[in-house]
Formats: sequence, C-alpha cells, structure tokens
Amino acid sequence: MGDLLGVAVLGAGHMGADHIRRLDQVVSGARVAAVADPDAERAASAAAGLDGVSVHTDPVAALDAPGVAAVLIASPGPAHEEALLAAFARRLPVLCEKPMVPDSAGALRIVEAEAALGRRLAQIGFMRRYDAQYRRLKALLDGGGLGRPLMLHCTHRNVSSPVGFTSAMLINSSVSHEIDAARWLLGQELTAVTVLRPTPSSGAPEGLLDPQFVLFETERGALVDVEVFVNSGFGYQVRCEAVCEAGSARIGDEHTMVVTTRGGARKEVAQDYLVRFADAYDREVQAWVDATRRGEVTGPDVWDGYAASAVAEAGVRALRTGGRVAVDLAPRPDLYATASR
Ligand SMILES: NC(=O)C1=CN([C@@H]2O[C@H](COP(=O)(O)OP(=O)(O)OC[C@H]3O[C@@H](n4cnc5c(N)ncnc54)[C@H](O)[C@@H]3O)[C@@H](O)[C@H]2O)C=CC1
Ligand SMILES: O=C1[C@@H](O)[C@H](O)[C@@H](O)[C@H](O)[C@H]1O
Repeated sequence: MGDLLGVAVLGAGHMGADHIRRLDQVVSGARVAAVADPDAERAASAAAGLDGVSVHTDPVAALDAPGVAAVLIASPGPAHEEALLAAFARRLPVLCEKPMVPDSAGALRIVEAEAALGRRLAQIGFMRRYDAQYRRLKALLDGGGLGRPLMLHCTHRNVSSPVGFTSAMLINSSVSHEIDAARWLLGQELTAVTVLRPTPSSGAPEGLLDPQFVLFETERGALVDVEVFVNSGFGYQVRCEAVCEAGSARIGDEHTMVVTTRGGARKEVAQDYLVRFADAYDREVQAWVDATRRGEVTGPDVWDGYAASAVAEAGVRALRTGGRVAVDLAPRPDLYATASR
C-alpha cells in the first residue's frame, strides 16, 4: 500500500463515486486514502468495502488525512476554487473535474495562485483529450494532411438533464467540453460567441432553453458550431466533424455495438457519458496517477480551465442578450506558454 499514490476524493456523487471505483479497481499505482462529502451517508457508501480509507464531511480534513498525497476534486463546480487553493497550499497534485471554476474571475485566481507557485500542480478533467477518437482526429489535424481546418460541426446530446440544470449550464457545464476540445483540436483560442435559441423542446423542463445552437469564432478565422440538446430523450451523442481545405473527418458515429436479428440490425446508443467516455476517464485518471508518481503534471492545465470558463461566460452573456459577445482573456502567464498536451 505504501508505494501507491494515496488520493483524497472530494465529492462522492455521480462522478466522485465513479472515480473512487476507477481508482480502486481500474487504475494501477493509486489507492483511495480519503473520501469527503458533506453528505456523510454518501461519503460512507462510496468508501464502503475499501481498506485504509478515512471518511470526512469536511473536504479540508480529507486533505490532511493520513496517507493523502494527491487530490481528485469531484464536488460541484462552485466548490472547486476553495478546494484547489487548499490543495495548492499543501502542494498537493490535483485532478479537478470540469468546470475548473465556473466563473472566470475565480478561474483566473486559480491561474494566478498556481503561477505564483512557479510550477504546475493541477490537471483539469477535460477527458475528451483522452478519448481514442478525439486523439485520432487531433493527430490527423496536427499531421496537416487535410489542410487548414475551416470549421468544426459538433453535436452534444444528453438523454435528460439533472434536476436544477439551468439554461446557462447547457453552455458552462455541457458545451464546456466542446470549448476545450475545439481549443485543443485547432490549437487556437476562441474569440467570440453567438447563441441561437430555437423553440424549446416539449421534452425539456418548463423554462429550460433546450436545445441551443452555439457558434464560436476562433483567433485565426475558423468557425465552431455546437448543437447542444440535453433532453433529447433518446441517447448520449457526441460528434465532431472537422471540415478542412482538403477533406473532412468525423468522429462520434461509431461507439457502439450493432445487434443484428432476423430482418434487421439495431445500433445501440450510449445513454450517458459514463458509458460513452468510460475509456477516456480511465486513461485520464491513469495518466494523472502515472505523471504524479513521476513528479510531473501533464494534461489540460489551469489556463485551459480558465479559458474554458471565460469562453463559457461570454456564451452565457450571448444567450441572455441574443448578440455576439467577444471573449476577453487575461494575459497568459509564462508557465502556460506552451500548449498543454
Ligand atoms: N467530466 C465529465 O464528463 C463530467 C464531469 N462532471 C463534473 O463533476 C463534478 C461533480 O458532478 P456530479 O458528480 O455529477 O455531481 P453530484 O451532484 O452527483 O455530486 C456532487 C457531490 O459533491 C458533494 N459536495 C457538495 N459540496 C461539496 C464540497 N464542498 N466538498 C466535497 N463534496 C461536496 C455533494 O454532496 C455531492 O455528493 C462537477 O464539477 C461536474 O461538472 C459531471 C459529470 C460528467
Ligand atoms: O460533464 C458532463 C456533465 O456535467 C454535463 O452536464 C453533460 O452535458 C456532459 O455530457 C457531461 O460530460
């Protein structure tokens, strides 16, 4: 047990419980050392059956628990800033679920706090960068064979939205993944956002603007459009097509099993992200554990987390005003001068 990276998991809800299972059963080189959730029953149930785990209702107490050498933050977005700063104060490496910090001012405080330490401590949970299909698309675009990318057409559909999901969250929770993926795939910042609001689906909860059509402009003149529809009712579908000067490439159609029976064939559609991106989460957490044990920090960095929050914030303003909103990014500290991998 001594050689394993002891991880404190903050938040034992949907994602936290899945990451606890992953650290315990899938990933090598790590163990769950502490679990914290203000809901004591939830924390205890997520830690049940694991050896040598302390259970807390106070997240800070979990960081100071015996055996903790790293932190995985899976609490709701508004709790991330306090948790990240507490981890930084203890020089603990962190994997923080998206959104890093939902508001851009808070996200910038994280950039400044880490930059002041002079070294990276945090990896941000944009797991699509670890998905096999996204990685193939990235390699293809970086290889240059398709020429200059002109447009990305993206689809992001969920079966249904959780209780309390707001119209803004379609952008700052769901589309935050497309924001990061587009920045990473294109190697460009997103500079402006426009949001169109079709008549909401009758399947969406009363008052929720769902679906939305989000259009991003990039610094070198590419366009990225996203259909986000979080109460589609039928499946979890994430697609991305890159249209370039010399060809196009699309991912997301095939992540399924085809079942053939007499007279026909049926393609299964994943019902949620834990299924569609299962491999990506596994690779993400394994990469974090491996890098941490080597004394390194890799993957999406806090600048990526900040940029995603700033773009999403502009998107929420565009949703409210109906106009085009420019993205205003702070100067990028030298620590993040090289794009993260
Ligand atoms: N990468 C991805 O695809 C996904 C990421 N997420 C992200 O994961 C995070 C958690 O989301 P879910 O698990 O879906 O939410 P959830 O609501 O299922 O669970 C959150 C848990 O955190 C606990 N909590 C509240 N305040 C806390 C605090 N200060 N410290 C520790 N725990 C606290 C709650 O009691 C709850 O048990 C969010 O940031 C969300 O955006 C969620 C779904 C998918
Ligand atoms: O991160 C996620 C959720 O928070 C978000 O609400 C979903 O729309 C995304 O598909 C999922 O990956």
